[in-house]
Amino acid sequence: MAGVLLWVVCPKGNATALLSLIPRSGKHKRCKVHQKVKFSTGVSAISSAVANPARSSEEKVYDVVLKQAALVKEQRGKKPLDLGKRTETDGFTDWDLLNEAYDRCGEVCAEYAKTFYLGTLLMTPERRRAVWAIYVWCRRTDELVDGPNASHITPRALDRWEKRLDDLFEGRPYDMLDAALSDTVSKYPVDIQPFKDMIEGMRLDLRKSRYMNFDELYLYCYYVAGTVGLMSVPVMGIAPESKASVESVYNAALALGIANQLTNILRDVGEDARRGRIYLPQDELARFGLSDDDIFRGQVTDKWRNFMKDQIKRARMFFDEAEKGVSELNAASRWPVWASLLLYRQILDAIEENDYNNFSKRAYVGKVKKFASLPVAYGRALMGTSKLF
Ligand SMILES: CC(C)=CCC/C(C)=C/CC/C(C)=C/CC/C(C)=C/[C@@H]1[C@@H](COP(=O)(O)OP(=O)(O)O)[C@]1(C)CC/C=C(\C)CC/C=C(\C)CCC=C(C)C
Ligand SMILES: [Mn+2]
Repeated sequence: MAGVLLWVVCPKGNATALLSLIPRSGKHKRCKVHQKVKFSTGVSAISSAVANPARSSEEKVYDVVLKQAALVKEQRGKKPLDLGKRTETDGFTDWDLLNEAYDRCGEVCAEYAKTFYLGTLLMTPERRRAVWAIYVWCRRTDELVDGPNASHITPRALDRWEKRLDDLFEGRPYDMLDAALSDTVSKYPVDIQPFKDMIEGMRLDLRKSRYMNFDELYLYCYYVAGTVGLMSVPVMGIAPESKASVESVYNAALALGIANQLTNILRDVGEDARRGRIYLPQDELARFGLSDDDIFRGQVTDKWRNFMKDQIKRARMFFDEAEKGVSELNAASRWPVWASLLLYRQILDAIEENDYNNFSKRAYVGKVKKFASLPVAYGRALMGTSKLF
């Protein structure tokens, strides 16, 4: 696949950097359905994880959900957001550059995620470009450990990327694409924690290639994909007529990220194994009489089929959990979410159709099925908010 090469110009014009965004050739993988545990604290998952390592990953992650939900509720009490209107004090050039920065984000998004990009076109222009800005930051973060320069990426480089993140949240973007996100986070109630946690997921990928149990894998999936759900909902918005609690919507968003990542992991078992990586719970493999060697050998046996059936069932439970939340989103934001949910979930069907050979056969959703899902997604998006959940 052709790569995208972008000149990234610093908004102040004093720095240029060449950003190479090349479609990932190798993959790195990034997650028991939320037990709907409710906790009273709103402290950061990370600090509490260190303070109390005995807590489960789901408990730690739920703290981040509560924190993000609290931020959204706080925002609801304020006057409506001024979404992207030009103010008297804006300099013309800055305004133009910002529009250009968002347009670039749209181009990157169109290049990397066509279906998703088309879906965003149904959103309001302000929300659309904000989702693009988030998408681009996630893509760039992923590229650090999954892209062409991945072998040069060190924990220090990730620390520098995190410093850039802090700066852009404080209104000091480093380049044009950062400037778009900086503008987005100044307008929507987006918390920095999920962004920092995604970087933490990339750190994990540098030092860890085995997951002892599902609790460890869940945390990884949260870091690299659940975070995306938490970042996106403040921008996509919850329907004003929704009766669901903000926390339940964020929980569903988190579930979709986890479901997507689990699916991604199950699709790419062989590819990951060739890179020495096994993103599967070691204790569950052992329970099915399997070991790392079986993965490296890549033989589809009955043991493997049974193991896979169990993993697929769990991923589907996360998709089911996510479904409950989609109808609670703003009407214009539902379609791309339904589309991505339906398309990604079909990868699980494709693994079954391949008789669980995910060692040497890539499960993919064919064009016909893909296009058939789009009107289905649209139909679901038209349905109103569901009952309370
Ligand atoms: C509408 C919609 C889907 C919005 C999300 C837009 C967005 C900001 C996407 C960023 C995705 C991204 C680049 C993440 C970086 C890490 C990564 C690559 C994760 C994997 C995605 C799949 O990508 P791919 O197949 O290309 O993977 P490889 O790089 O090839 O390995 C992930 C599997 C996770 C992506 C996670 C989501 C899209 C979460 C979606 C959840 C929501 C949008 C919340 C919806 C709300 C409710 C209430 C359900
Ligand atoms: Mn990747």
